[in-house]
Amino acid sequence: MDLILRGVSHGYDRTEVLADISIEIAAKEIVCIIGPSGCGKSTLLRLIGGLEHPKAGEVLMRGEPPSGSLNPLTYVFQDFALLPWRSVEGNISLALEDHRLSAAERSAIIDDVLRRTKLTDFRKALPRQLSGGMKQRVAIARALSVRPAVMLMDEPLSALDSQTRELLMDDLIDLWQREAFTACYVTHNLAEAVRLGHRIVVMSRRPGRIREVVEIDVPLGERMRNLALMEERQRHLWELMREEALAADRELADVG
Ligand SMILES: Nc1ncnc2c1ncn2[C@@H]1O[C@H](COP(=O)(O)OP(=O)(O)OP(=O)(O)O)[C@@H](O)[C@H]1O
Repeated sequence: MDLILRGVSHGYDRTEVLADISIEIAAKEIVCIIGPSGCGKSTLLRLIGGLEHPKAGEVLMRGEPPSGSLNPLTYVFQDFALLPWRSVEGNISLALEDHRLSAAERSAIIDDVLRRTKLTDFRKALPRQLSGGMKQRVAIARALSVRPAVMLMDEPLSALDSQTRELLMDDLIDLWQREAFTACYVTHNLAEAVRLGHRIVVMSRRPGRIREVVEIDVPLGERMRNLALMEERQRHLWELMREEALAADRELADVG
């Protein structure tokens, strides 16, 4: 299933937040969204997920969701959003409880996502027993359990230290290579965008418009062997971002 945004604009009261966003996210593609603080990245994810409706334009889905999909759009948040009193298995099962599944079906889904996220041995653990990186793997397992057409990932690695972030990026690439998923991935981190994005949408400061879409035509698994090229792409992204970030910063300082 492809996701299509056509002329999406949005705002709150008199604040224009997003202006005329048009983009298509193809099945099995990871599209990263980068842009200065406050340019509307999280708002864009909420509009895609249907939590809010755009003031103008439309969000469309083309084609069928993956077979067995229980929920075409699902979120992964920065703060993991796990219930502390539920085990790893219990947190994953939460996403499945609203669906008509037999106990055997539910258990098979949980087995599968635990295996894919290398969490099988932690099935009974509580969130407080897990590291930040493992908590986020649980959140990713929970998102995968509904076989989403598109995962909406809002800075999923931002709360983690840099080593854990590196390891989780490897995990996400491994996960994608074994069974490709589709994601719209918001990040502030340009290194993350060039490691994980097939395409990177660079947004302007508020009202967020698409400034440029940068394609990275190196397979995800080969990027660490092409460090010079990745650095060059990252530099290009930074050049695009720098001016916008400086202007956004000045605007925030004026408000403060
Ligand atoms: N529910 C709301 N009501 C009013 N204003 C809002 C609401 N949600 C977001 N905004 C405003 O919309 C703008 C965009 O917010 P959003 O969180 O989407 O930006 P962002 O690019 O994700 O920011 P950041 O990078 O800092 O996380 C901000 O100015 C924010 O204050």
